[in-house]
Amino acid sequence: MARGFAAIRDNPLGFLEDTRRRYGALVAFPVPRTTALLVSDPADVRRVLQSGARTWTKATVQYAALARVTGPGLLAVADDRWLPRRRAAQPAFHHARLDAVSESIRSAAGRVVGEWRSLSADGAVLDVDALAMRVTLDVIGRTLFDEDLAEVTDALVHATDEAAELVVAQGRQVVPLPSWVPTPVNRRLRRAVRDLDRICREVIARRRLRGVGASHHDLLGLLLAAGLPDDAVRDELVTMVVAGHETVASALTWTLMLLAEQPGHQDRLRAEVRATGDVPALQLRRELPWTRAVVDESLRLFPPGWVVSRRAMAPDVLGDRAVPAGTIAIVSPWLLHRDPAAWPDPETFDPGRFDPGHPGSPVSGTATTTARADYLPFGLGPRLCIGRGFSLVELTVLLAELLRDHAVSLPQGWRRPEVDAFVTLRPRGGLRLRVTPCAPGAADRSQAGATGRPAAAQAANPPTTSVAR
Ligand code: HEM
Repeated sequence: MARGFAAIRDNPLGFLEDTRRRYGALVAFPVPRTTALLVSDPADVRRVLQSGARTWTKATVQYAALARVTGPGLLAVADDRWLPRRRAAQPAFHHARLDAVSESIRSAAGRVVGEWRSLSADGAVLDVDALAMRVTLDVIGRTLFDEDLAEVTDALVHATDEAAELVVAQGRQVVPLPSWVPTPVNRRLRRAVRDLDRICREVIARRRLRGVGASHHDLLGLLLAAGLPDDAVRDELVTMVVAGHETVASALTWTLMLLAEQPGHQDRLRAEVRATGDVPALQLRRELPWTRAVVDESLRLFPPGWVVSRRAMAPDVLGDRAVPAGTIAIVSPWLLHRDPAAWPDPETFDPGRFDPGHPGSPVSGTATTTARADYLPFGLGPRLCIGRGFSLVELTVLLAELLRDHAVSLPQGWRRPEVDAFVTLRPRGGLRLRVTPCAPGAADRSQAGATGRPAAAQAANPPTTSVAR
């Protein structure tokens, strides 16, 4: 058993893959006193996350640990406080707001591109993971708390990221000790949560002082205007940072790596972006279908939320197996997204799978990417990520802005970094790519895209039958 715990701690993705391969789509983990199932059959996944969502709740160790940082915020809450909180936060993520959000995203990307303008023609090798963390921090600060709070965003996000990592570190201890035991991790966690409380109290007090006026359409303003008490507003602010910062940064980092590994796909993206101006948020899939497909495919290979869990509050049936109340279900998007039964040649980065014209594409016909139980980067069912639309816009616009006039390529001696599965999926030791200026027109002239046709020709004739955002 101790060896089993060590394997989970040291290489959780490898452990999940090995378990799935050896024992099949519904496997019981040897956990004392609890039935814990690894659920990998799409029909069972749908039961747990969607049709049986009233039975399968978030009353799990994973979310209880998270709640030490976020309180009963939207992500961790496991009881009937969830629905009113979801309703209070929803307006901040409304489609109509996404255009304003795109502007903030363009400004954040513009700052990075501004720095890149001083690069020589050979470019430079940069840690794009650090860059992704920085640019997504900028975005979250601008969109959740408005610019007047920019200077506290840094402190808030730092304390939140630290607290979330400590929670995961604690969960990985072979013999977890209760939170009151003064281990170094518990002490650091308590300090990080105290910092969070203080920063949030200050932020909320400052905003109240200035008046919860109609001019503030950021999340903070909307939560205060919805009449939520300060404690609940604090929980949601921290939740949005936990859920919305590192996730997007992780996705951006891996996407840049995949595009550096596949220059043809990158050139096609650049040609598509250059053939359009600033695209309104709601038109992104139609106007930039390849760029959106790149995002979808990257989220398939590297889903930042690589595992989710639920607990059965009543007996249920999964497959042909009766499961007792109290059963824990572990669902791993990482596993589902790499299942060869659903995804032929699953390890290959092929955005064409998400081309709306591609047969069997998850975005063809009337299907959307939220309809499949074997593709769930944002979850499934009522607890689907509230930031899904926001993130897809953010990733698409960031890629478009960053790669319009710059290329990423593999530095000499390149080896893919190990994937650390922690809060999200992160490259161990960072991810260093060469960033090079790329004169407008160069890619269009010299490069062939993924299908072998010149990139500009592909961009000029994009697939047009898209339905999903
Ligand atoms: C690429 C980026 C993102 C990924 C991959 C992602 C992934 C997920 C997943 C898998 C869930 C479901 C968890 C479960 O069912 O147990 C979730 C829920 C959630 N996400 Fe995201 N997320 C992303 C970005 C964001 C952003 C930008 C925000 C907000 C600013 C956000 C806020 C939330 C919240 C509040 C929930 C809980 C929703 C509820 O239960 O009602 N996420 N996310």
